[in-house]
Amino acid sequence: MRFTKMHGIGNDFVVVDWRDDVKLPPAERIAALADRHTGIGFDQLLSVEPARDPSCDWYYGVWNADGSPSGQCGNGVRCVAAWLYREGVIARDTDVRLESPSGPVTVRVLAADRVTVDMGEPDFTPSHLPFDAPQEASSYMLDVDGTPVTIGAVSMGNPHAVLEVPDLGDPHLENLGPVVTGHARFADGVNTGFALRVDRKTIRLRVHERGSGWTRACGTGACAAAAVLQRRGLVDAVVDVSLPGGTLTIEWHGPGHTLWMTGPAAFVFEGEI
Ligand SMILES: N[C@@H](CCC[C@H](N)C(=O)O)C(=O)O
Repeated sequence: MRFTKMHGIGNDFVVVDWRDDVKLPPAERIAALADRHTGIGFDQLLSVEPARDPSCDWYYGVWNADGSPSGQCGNGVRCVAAWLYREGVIARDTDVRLESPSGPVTVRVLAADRVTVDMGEPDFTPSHLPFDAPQEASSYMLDVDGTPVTIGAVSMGNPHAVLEVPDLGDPHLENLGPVVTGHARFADGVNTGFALRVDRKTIRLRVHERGSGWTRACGTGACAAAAVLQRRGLVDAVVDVSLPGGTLTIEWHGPGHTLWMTGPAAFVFEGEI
């Protein structure tokens, strides 16, 4: 299998070209390839495939390091766009519709290493995550081993819980991340973001990802944190979200508008396994 190793602010990927033939390995094989000691090592496997939706140019698939599929990957879609640009099949400064497992997104390659993406409108409907809650709200109380924890919940094509915290270095977060990610009220699991609001234009964020654990960055996590805090009126429409691996700019003008994410995409090496 030939592959391209890429990353988006430290969230790392193996990108495979399945435009001619889809060769999906079983989940155990994906997990073996993701192993950082005995495989290639990656947070997500991304495939590039022919689009199923005729309104889109290409489809991309997303699998976590444990082999589980996901509906979306924010850092990944920028890498897929940069990969397609390097292949010469999409142009710069041009809107291109790509099909993710959760539906179409629009990408625009700004430079060989920088991409902006229309990620669609944040979806706060609990059943769409799915999240077990009687009605939509900007905050929910989650019982975590007898302790109430306040979360926001939103889908960016994949499910996110966002917790506002005063200290990203709090050692309790190491345990809280995996516990929220596997909480029974999220039937399919959830990506858990810990957000520290620095000011109206800046959020600092750490994400424990469903299926991949703590990552250096999560693009949809950055979108989710900005959307949840914006909905509570705490940040501006344009906000920089800083993760351990780097910074993304998120722009969302509220309900009825789609959300834009802008950031880098980097090539690391080509390989064959
Ligand atoms: N790292 C990604 C998200 C990947 C999928 C996620 N772990 C899930 O299971 O939904 C991003 O940049 O958005």
